[in-house]
Amino acid sequence: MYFTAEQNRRYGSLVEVSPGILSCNSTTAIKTVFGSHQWRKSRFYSEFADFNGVSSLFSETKHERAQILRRAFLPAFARANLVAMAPNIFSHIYKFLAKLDEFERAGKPLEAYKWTRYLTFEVVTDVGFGGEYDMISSGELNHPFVKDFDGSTSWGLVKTVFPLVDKVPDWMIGKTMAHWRGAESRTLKHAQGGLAQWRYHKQIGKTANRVDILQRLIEHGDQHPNEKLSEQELETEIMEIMLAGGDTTATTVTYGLYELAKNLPVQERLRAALRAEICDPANIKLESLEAVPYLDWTVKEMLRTHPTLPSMLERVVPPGGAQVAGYHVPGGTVIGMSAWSVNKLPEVFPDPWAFQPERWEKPTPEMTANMLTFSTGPRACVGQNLAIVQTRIHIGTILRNFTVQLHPDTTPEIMHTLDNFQGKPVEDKVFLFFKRST
Ligand code: HEM
Repeated sequence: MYFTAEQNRRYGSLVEVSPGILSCNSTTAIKTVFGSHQWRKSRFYSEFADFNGVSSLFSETKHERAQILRRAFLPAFARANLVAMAPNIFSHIYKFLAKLDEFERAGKPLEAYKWTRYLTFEVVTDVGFGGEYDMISSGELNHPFVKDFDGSTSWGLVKTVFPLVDKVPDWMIGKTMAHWRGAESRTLKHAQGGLAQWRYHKQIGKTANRVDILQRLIEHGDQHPNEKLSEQELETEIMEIMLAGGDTTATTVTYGLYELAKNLPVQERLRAALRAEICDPANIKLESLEAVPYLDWTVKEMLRTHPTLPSMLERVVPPGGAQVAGYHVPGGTVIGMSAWSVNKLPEVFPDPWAFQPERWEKPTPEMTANMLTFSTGPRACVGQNLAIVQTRIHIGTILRNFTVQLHPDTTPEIMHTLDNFQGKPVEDKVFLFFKRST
C-alpha cells in the first residue's frame, strides 16, 4: 500500500503499478469501481482465498453466486441477531479484563496485539460457528490455532504470486512453504470440527437457541432449498469467517488502543463520556455503549486511520471499457483502490494523519461516501455491522474499566503497518500498560 500510495502521489490519481493493474485514488472513481456488480473482483481473490478449489463469498468472482451467498449471510448480521450475539461478546471481553488485572498485578505491560488476537479469535469462532476455544484464560501464548491460521494466510498470498504452486510437491517448495500449505489443511480441519459440532448439537436438540453465523446460514438453506450450501461450501464459509473476522478486528482494536494511549485528551474525554452513561462497569450492556456518541466517533476514527485491509481492493473493468478519473480504461484492466490512501485524502479528511474523533460529530457527505475501510457497493464487507458492534464493545468496556498507557518501546516504528493484504503492526510486540480505573 505504501508503494501504490506513493505512485499515486507522484504521478497522479490513476497509475499502472504492474502490467495490466492500475492504482487509483480519485474519489470520483469510487462509485464507478465499486458501485456496480459488473465490475467483478479480480482473480487475486480466488487465488488468495479459495480453499480446496471451493470459493467463499469473499473469494467468489461471479456476481450471481456472490448474491446468493450474501443473501444467506444477511440474517446473521441483522440488528436483532447482533443484539442476541452481544452477551457472547461481553463474556469474552470480561475474561480479557481479568487478564488485564493479572498483568497489572504483576506490574507488566500487555502484549496487546497477541492478546487482542486471542480475544477476537475467541469471539469470531464463538459467534461464527459456536466454537468453544479458550485462548484467553488458558494463556497459551502460541496457540496452534493462531499459528496455523498465520501459515494458512501466508499460503494464500503465495498462491496469488504463483497460482500453480498447489501442484508442486512439498520437497520442491521447501520446509517453510510446506508448513504453510499444511497449516491451510489444518485450519480446514478446525472448520470441519465446527461443522461436526453443529451436527452433534442438532442431534441432541441444542441448536434451537444458537445465534451464530453458521446457524443462520444453515437455516437460510432450510428455508430456501435452491440456495442451500453443500457441506464443503459450509466448511469454506467457516474458514472465511475466521479469515475475514478475526485479525481484522484484532488489528483495529490494537491500533485503537495505541491511539488512545498516544492521545490522552481523547482517552480522557472518552472515559468521561462512558462514566456519565455507565454506572456499573462490571455489567455493561450494548445499549449503554451505543448511547455514547463519543465512542461511536472514536471507533469510526480508529477504522479510518488504520484500515485493516489497506491493500488495493481490485476490480476488473467490464468489457467495453470505462471512464475512470478522467481516462478511458479498456475492458479487462484491473483497477485497485486502497482504503489506506483514500481514507487519508486531505481534501476529504483535513489533517488526515491526526487522530480526531471529533471530526465525526458532523461528518460531511464526502467523508461518509469516501471512507473505504469496509469497501462499498455490492461487495462491501458483509460483516461490517458485527465488526462495529464488536469494536464498540471491546473499546468501550476496556476504557470504562482501565486506563491505557504507552510502553516506551511502543514507538511509531513498531506500529508501522505491514501489508500482507490484511494489515498488522510490523512488530508483533506492541506493549501497553493497563491500570484499573473505576
Ligand atoms: C474491522 C473489521 C473488518 C474490516 C476492516 C473488514 C473489511 C472488509 C473489506 C474492505 C471487505 C471488501 C473487500 C473487497 O472489496 O475486496 C470485506 C469483505 C468481507 N468481509 Fe469484512 N471486514 C471486517 C470484519 C469482518 C467480519 C467480522 C466478518 C464476518 C465475520 C467479515 C466478513 C467479510 C466477508 C464475508 C466479506 C466478503 C463480502 C463479499 O465479497 O461480498 N468481515 N471486509
